[in-house]
Amino acid sequence: MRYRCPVTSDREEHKCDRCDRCLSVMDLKDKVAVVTGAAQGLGRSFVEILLKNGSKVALIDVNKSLGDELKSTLDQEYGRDRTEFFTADVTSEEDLKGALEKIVKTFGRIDILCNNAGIINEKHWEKTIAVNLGGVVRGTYLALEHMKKENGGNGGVIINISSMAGLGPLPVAPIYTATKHGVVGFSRAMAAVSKLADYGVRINILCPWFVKTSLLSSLNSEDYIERFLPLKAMSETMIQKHGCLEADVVAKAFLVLVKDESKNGDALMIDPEGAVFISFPQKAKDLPSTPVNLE
Ligand SMILES: NC(=O)C1=CN([C@@H]2O[C@H](COP(=O)(O)OP(=O)(O)OC[C@H]3O[C@@H](n4cnc5c(N)ncnc54)[C@H](O)[C@@H]3O)[C@@H](O)[C@H]2O)C=CC1
Ligand SMILES: CC/C=C\CC(=O)/C=C/C=C\C=C\C=C\[C@@H](O)[C@@H](O)C/C=C\CCC(=O)O
Repeated sequence: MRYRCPVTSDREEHKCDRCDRCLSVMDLKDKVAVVTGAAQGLGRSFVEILLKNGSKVALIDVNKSLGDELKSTLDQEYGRDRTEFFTADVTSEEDLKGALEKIVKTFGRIDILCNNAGIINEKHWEKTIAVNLGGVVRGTYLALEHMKKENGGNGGVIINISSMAGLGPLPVAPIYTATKHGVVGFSRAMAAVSKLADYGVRINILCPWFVKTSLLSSLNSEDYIERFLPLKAMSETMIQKHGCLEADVVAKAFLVLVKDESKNGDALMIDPEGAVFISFPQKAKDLPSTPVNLE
């Protein structure tokens, strides 16, 4: 049954600020958000939906020219004071620490972080681990120092971008799959830490199906997929069969994870059929299982 507000009888999202739903929705107006890998693709869509909802957004990307170009486009639409672009590589502690410090100096605080930067490179697999998993760990640890209540921060929310390949294997990219499973495990554990230590920061995970961005072109190149290139037809069949998401649709799912204050340690999966929260059992022992006789 669809939700109906007991105060206003509204069926859609609204702002009575009196019903349970409004009281547990984060108001994004004047919040300060940080997005990594923000210059294009999904990162850009996350930046735009945050701006449309009233936040100020700090864009981080290793690609300076694309970042500068996006910053001037956004200046025209939203005004110069709503965004700032910082060049940084998420694999560099010095870069990312420096960028976050500059962001706090510029905007005064951090309320929202989206660890989005990611690559596919099965040939240089150490780099894939460093960006996709190392970058998420680094971003989370560094941002928590500014966000957690015990350090004088205001709390907030961190969204780590995984993939449906973080929930089940994508054979064309085993290392990519491993990093995305790592993002899910790390984020769930850190969400539990945050709750136990009362950081005031929610940590959630977004797991999209294939999305139309430049990342997808890596699938066609031996430079990136290397020994798994013969398996690329499998991914192409998956895309032909189910379709490919648009980035702005994924951004709507991202927004749910940002705003819903009841979500912490939750993973939202989105594919062409829609978005669903994944149910993980509380304990590993509650996973579906088959007994094995060791005698
Ligand atoms: N496109 C897809 O089908 C899906 C993508 N994802 C994930 O979404 C995230 C974004 O991917 P897309 O937008 O598709 O990719 P994209 O290639 O369009 O954009 C990625 C951005 O990240 C930046 N970046 C890469 N390495 C970086 C680094 N070391 N430091 C800072 N910035 C860096 C790039 O310069 C680029 O601007 C990734 O984590 C990806 O794994 C998840 C599921 C599906
Ligand atoms: C190489 C990566 C390209 C793009 C980035 C990305 O993260 C894309 C992920 C897209 C989908 C991943 C789906 C993974 C699903 C697993 O659960 C598989 O085990 C499912 C297996 C077969 C599905 C066959 C079908 O549905 O047709």
